[in-house]
Amino acid sequence: MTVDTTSAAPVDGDVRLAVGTPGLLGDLNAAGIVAATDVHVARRLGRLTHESDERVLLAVALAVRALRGGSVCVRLDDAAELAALARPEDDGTMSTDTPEDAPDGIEEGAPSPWPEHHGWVAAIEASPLVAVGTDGPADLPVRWVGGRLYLDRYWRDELTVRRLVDDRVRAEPFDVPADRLAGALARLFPADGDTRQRLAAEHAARRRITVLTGGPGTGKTTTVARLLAVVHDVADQAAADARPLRVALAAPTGKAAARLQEAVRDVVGALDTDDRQRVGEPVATTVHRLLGYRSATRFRHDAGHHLPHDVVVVDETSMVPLSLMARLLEALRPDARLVLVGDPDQLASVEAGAVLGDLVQRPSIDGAPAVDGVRTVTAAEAAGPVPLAGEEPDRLRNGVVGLVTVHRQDEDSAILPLASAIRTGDADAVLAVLRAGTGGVELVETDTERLTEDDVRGVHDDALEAGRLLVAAAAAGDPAGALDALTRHRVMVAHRRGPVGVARWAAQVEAWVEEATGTDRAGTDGPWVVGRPLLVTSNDAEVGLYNGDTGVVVADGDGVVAAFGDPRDPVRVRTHRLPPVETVHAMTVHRAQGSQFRRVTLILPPPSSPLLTRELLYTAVTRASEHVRVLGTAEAVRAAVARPVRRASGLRDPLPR
Ligand SMILES: Nc1ncnc2c1ncn2[C@@H]1O[C@H](COP(=O)(O)OP(=O)(O)OP(=O)(O)O)[C@@H](O)[C@H]1O
Repeated sequence: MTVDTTSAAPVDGDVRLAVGTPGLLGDLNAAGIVAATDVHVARRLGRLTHESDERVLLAVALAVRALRGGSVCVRLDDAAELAALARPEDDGTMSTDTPEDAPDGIEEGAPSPWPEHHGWVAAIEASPLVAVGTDGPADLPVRWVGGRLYLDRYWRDELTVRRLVDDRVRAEPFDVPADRLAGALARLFPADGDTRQRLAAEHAARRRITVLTGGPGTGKTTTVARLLAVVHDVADQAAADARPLRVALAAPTGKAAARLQEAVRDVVGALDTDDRQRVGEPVATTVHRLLGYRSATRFRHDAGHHLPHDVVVVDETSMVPLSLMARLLEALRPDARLVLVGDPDQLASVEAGAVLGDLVQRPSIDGAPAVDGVRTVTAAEAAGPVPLAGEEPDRLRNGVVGLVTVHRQDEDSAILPLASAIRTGDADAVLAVLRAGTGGVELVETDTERLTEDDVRGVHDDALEAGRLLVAAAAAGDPAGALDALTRHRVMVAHRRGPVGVARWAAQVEAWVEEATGTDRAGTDGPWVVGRPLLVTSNDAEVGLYNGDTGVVVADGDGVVAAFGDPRDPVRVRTHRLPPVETVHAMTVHRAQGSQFRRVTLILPPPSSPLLTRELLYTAVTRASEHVRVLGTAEAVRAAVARPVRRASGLRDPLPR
């Protein structure tokens, strides 16, 4: 085995070293390929089950490592995945400034560090640590199915999601009055509108799961609001006790829930009186709050205590990890309608899983009723301006409807063309749109990651303008104005730490704003300086604030109060009641998911950063409603576009027999 242990690899005394670990695991730990924690978990499980085969323990350590990268399992039958695993992991620190310093654990062309494949698989299959196949014993810590190795908890969550989604797909369609449905669809989705939007509404009215996907501006929220009117119309009529439908709207973060509620209410407010009254004023909440959060793994609503709702709509589903999706599906009444909405091209959840992307990619599920079992679009409509094509009919059987027509009326904006070029992986087109510098898109092209004063002038000016407005509104005791100012400009980065990380950029923007406004957090004003932008970093159900919520400290009489939520209806919280918060002058793109800002500056890391992916660039760019500035090298832009995220999971494939 040839392993380069010189670069990102741990050195003696480093906590990343599993001290005293000999052999294969020790070598790969020293090379930075598996972390000390991975080795410790593998060894502990080995001791519990009397397994000492290094090859099995290595596979377990890789399954633990895979979770950190967002994979649900590790695929040992996939050469590309094994090649990727042979590189040392980046933990988000990105301690290197230049691509030349970037880690590469295995020398180019060196032999594989992995055990011989057949022997490796045989050792795993014979191991007392491993349950083999879908029928293997239920009480072992690790599961081997179809070339994939899972920690048991993730295997069970994946199986739960698969089973409950399949049950919903296969269930008999609801028996809704056909005339009523046709009337509602014609009224809310007129014939010259969008075929797929109508299809999604019809599907949601008749089936127990609908997966509604699309990029920005394709009308997902509009469709949700209007499909609620359709479902209310047909289901209230069909209900024997004529009880109004109970509808829940939810999103993974408080911010996304607030946006969903606002957008749905705007669309509903413009409907006819009858439809408006049927839908009422829906309230959106976080998925955690909907389920009744008790601890990371326990919720008030579960398989034994279902949610009361007839319809549950989840927005920004790309951010929902596998485990939360499993808990949500368990908590739903089997006869409820579930509508999952999102953009599978965005970054997936921080925790393991890429459920939305997996559901979209799954082949047709056995036993799913044929699409023409549902009264879908007429043949003429299907052949209309944008006919259903390719894999769409098959996906529709699984409940997936993808919106493709961009309806947002902003022809001068280059943001959506840029997003579309990123999504299709066309790096030349991405650079051409960025370099054209028109339509609210700008590239500050640098030669290296070391930025000059000229390079940062634009971000400095934007940050200052937003900061001044923020501080002025906060000082005037105007929570609405301050929350609105918070959405004017945001610096986004890929990494949490290091020279291109959040901490450094947050401090930089804070220093600019303090200098310009005379505020001083480090000085006499204490932590609750007026105008300080806040990011909540843990859930607090009692106060009603959740991880990812953003707010601002505003003047309130002689004291201060923290304001959160919708600028039109701010929530005020006394500072002593706040859960842990950070100052949020800059954030990771992951954190920014589910939010929109008028202006966005994305600071790119070096091209070698493993966090620099197509989804990261796409997500950052689509957070901007008016202007996006990308700051970095052309090479980094190309690297991002060329690197779609691969997250291992079994959900995309049929269950092996
Ligand atoms: N069928 C349609 N015909 C005409 N305009 C439409 C249609 N559907 C949506 N729109 C308009 O397109 C714009 C974008 O719609 P909407 O906000 O619902 O999209 P979205 O997919 O939810 O976007 P985002 O994810 O960026 O929030 C809105 O102005 C909406 O009124």
